Amino acid sequence: MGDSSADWAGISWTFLAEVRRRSPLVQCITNFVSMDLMANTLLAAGASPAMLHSLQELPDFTPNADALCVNVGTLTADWLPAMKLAAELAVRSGRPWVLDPVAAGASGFRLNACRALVGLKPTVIRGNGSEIIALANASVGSTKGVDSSHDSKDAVEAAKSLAQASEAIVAVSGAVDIITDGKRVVGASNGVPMMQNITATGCSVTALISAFVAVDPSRAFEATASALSIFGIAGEIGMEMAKGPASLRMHLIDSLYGLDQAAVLSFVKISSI
Ligand SMILES: Nc1ncnc2c1ncn2[C@@H]1O[C@H](COP(=O)(O)OP(=O)(O)OP(=O)(O)O)[C@@H](O)[C@H]1O
Ligand SMILES: Cc1ncsc1CCO
Ligand SMILES: [Mg+2]
Repeated sequence: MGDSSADWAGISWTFLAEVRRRSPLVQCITNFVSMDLMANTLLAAGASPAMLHSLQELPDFTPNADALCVNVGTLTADWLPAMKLAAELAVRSGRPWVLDPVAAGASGFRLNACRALVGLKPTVIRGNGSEIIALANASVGSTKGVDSSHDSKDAVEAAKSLAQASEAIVAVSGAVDIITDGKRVVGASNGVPMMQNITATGCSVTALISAFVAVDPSRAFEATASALSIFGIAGEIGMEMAKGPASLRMHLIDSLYGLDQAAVLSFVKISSI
């Protein structure tokens, strides 16, 4: 069970304020689709993104990053060694790293790659319902490419068992974002449905989780729930000005950049499940 007495609004604001104050360096090894939105999301939140993935420069760079985000969206065999080495370097340097197992159930190649990455001790795993179910059950098939064919609430048990097996915090995005450490489960119900019509919003919230975890790795559960809620609030405020997905993309980034304490304290919706 989650902690129903937690001051989630205060916790979420503290994480955002710390990211703005410390501007953590977040290394992203991510897909070609998401690079722009992910980097701009991190900048709007006050973090410092770097999209570096060359195997040759990881030993110099990764140990100095405050967090690492690995996303397998446009995976090919030649990218996998860099993802694995970066994860190993992050762990060896005591830095948190976050895995986004995009379309984990789309093919055996992708599922095996994601399972190998899970074995390298991510701090947090964030996926949609179908991705978390595919990873937890080690099964290929039950997915619609990078989109989910499951409600996030269908993935609660899969998320708990994946969290227990991997010792990572597991988050499932959707209408209600589910966050679990294998025992506690909380739901974050901020956000608007049109966020699903913008490609790479999921990838970008995974990067935001990385920035939040960077400023307090010992509270990865709280950081993950807070990042999902804050990103959802930016979507809610952005939606008031948006005419469709393209303008929501712009207004979401502007709203994240401009979020103030009063809005965060009144809009955060995180509770025990
Ligand atoms: N029905 C919904 N209502 C409100 N917010 C939603 C809804 N569905 C998704 N979201 C929000 O949209 C963001 C992206 O979540 P989604 O589950 O679509 O990720 P994803 O499938 O991994 O996306 P992508 O692969 O395009 O990056 C999250 O912040 C999530 O909370
Ligand atoms: C559309 C798409 N295809 C591979 S990765 C990606 C971005 C959303 O996950
Ligand atoms: Mg995704």
